[in-house]
Amino acid sequence: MPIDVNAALAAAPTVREATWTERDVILYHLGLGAGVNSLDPAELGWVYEKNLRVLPTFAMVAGQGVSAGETKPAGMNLPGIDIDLRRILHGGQSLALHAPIPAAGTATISSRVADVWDKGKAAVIVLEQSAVDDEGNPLWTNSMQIWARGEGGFGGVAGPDVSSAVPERAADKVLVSPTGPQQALVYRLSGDLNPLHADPEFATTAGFDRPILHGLASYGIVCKAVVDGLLDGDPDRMQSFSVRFAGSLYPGETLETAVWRDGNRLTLLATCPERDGQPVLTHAVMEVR
Ligand SMILES: CCCCCCC[C@@H](O)CC(=O)SCCNC(=O)CCNC(=O)[C@H](O)C(C)(C)COP(=O)(O)OP(=O)(O)OC[C@H]1O[C@@H](n2cnc3c(N)ncnc32)[C@H](O)[C@@H]1OP(=O)(O)O
Repeated sequence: MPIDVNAALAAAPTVREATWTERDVILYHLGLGAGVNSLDPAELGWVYEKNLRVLPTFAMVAGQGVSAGETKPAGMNLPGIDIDLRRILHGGQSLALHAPIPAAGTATISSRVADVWDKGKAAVIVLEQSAVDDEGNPLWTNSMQIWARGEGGFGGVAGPDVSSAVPERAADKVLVSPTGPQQALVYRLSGDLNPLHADPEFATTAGFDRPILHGLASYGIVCKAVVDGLLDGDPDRMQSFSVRFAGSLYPGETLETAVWRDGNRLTLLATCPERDGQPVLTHAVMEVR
């Protein structure tokens, strides 16, 4: 059986040591499209060692980049889980920051399957991770929701019913983030070498017209747009960010993010204007300070 729910839930956490340098951070930001306006000093702060800032969403790739030695696609190598990469999509993501991420550093990251939801036509595997620094101080915690097509129907719970509602009033701000046709090819060097994002033949067999952008690239692009556009360029003002990946984005398309502000809570909706405003990120909430 591709998912043995009991084995997945009973397994001990897997632990890995993550090390990253300023180059990993810069490459990650370039993969999100940073630096296009390289004469703008604020933009340079994402892509140049001097006064380098670190987007909090870097947490999702810390220690995984090609410079860390990754040469093969990350598979679903989780205890009790054996699924072909063609059947999985990134379904949702949340991240909470407990301390600023340094431009170079190390962390110990523990991962475990916290839940498996049964959506009938699919299973959603909930993978929780937590990172601590060398003194054991918490750095971040995150939860990935992995959509596994054809793996549902095992009689499990459906998971929480989460509202995707956005306020009825007009958005307080709309942020526009164009992507380039090469975007996924750069982003993948930060560690997710899934061929779905590079190989046209693989993408076709997975049911897409062509390679799609990584969900975590859209996640980082929207995070950067909010930090640049609403948080004075200060990444440490983001406390948490959760989204559902509701639709795929093709490299070269635009992310248009509507933002509603309610105190320190931002509600976001990212859509693709080239495809009649089709949703890309829904259920999106960012807590800021
Ligand atoms: C360890 C390493 C792991 C690495 C993993 C990641 C590797 C990456 O390289 C992969 C990627 O980056 S893929 C790119 C990003 N993701 C995507 O493009 C997916 C976009 N989303 C979709 O296509 C659909 O929403 C889709 C297909 C997800 C769902 O659409 P539908 O089939 O139409 O389902 P729908 O009718 O909308 O919903 C059915 C029930 O499921 C619930 N649901 C939907 N999305 C969910 C999600 N993300 N999380 C939890 N629940 C979700 C719905 O609420 C509904 O539930 P219920 O029946 O209980 O009401």
